[in-house]
Amino acid sequence: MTTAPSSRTSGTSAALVGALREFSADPGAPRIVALDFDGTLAPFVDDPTSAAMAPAARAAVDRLAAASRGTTTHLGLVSGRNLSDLAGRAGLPPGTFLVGSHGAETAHVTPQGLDAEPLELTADQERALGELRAGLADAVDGRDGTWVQHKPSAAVLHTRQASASDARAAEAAADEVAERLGLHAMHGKDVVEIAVLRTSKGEAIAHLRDVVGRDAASSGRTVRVLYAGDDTTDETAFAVLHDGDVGIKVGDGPTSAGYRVADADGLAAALDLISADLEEIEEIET
Ligand SMILES: O=P(O)(O)OC[C@H]1O[C@H](O[C@H]2O[C@H](CO)[C@@H](O)[C@H](O)[C@H]2O)[C@H](O)[C@@H](O)[C@@H]1O
Repeated sequence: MTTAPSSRTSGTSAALVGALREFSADPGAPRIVALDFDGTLAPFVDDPTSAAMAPAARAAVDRLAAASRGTTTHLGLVSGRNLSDLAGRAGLPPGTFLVGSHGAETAHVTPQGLDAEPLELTADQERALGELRAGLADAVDGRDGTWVQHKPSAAVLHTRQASASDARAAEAAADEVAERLGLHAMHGKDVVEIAVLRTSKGEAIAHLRDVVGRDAASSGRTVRVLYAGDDTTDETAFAVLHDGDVGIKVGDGPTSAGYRVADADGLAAALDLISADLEEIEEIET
């Protein structure tokens, strides 16, 4: 167990340091460190195709991926981004779990590439997706700075670059489209995401816990989960955490997470504590 935190831990509360130490205390315990991407590891930018992890977050995630290799700790990214986008942007090694489209797409990174569960829409869902795209195209028509992002099972209204009044009007129009089609609208930071499949990050975390739990069944130990996220859609993941798990809200805003860090740098410091513990265990064992 690491006893001398580096200067990078200075923004990490004593309570969070304690929770992280407890989280990584048992060397053989199955664990998942599941992280949201945008707003958590990657600062927000106007163009989602330009988003990248903050340098400290990139270094911390790479260190954690290396420290987890061959251990009972599993790294996962859980994002609203579609799977192929997330996989390319994250660039993480074999062993990493990837969850895209808020849980509609899941994959495991293997040495041969992505082992993904195919996303298949029914004819009704395909039809709904077409109507959704048309409806959102109307919602952004004539509203500067608003635009629509297409995903395999969803469409997303973006308003980051719009005036407050255009953003409000486009969001209201998007909500009407969702209601007309009987779909659920998820309101995130300057986005309204409407999917033709009902999924959530909470369901995705429960699924990951089951997958890792099946592999660890013989150890008789409970799977512990650390989840970090910044947005309202991450609250569904915090809601499925149990005693012994760690929920970290990144940034401001109401949350049910037990802990909070200011930004991606703060999260990087927290992840470094876990990596340091895993590295120390490896040193003791070799
Ligand atoms: O679950 P996440 O990994 O947080 O993804 C949620 C959405 O992230 C992206 O949008 C957000 O980031 C953009 C780039 O910084 C920003 O322009 C936008 O305002 C943010 O809401 C992504 O484009 C969406 O598809 C994701 O659902």
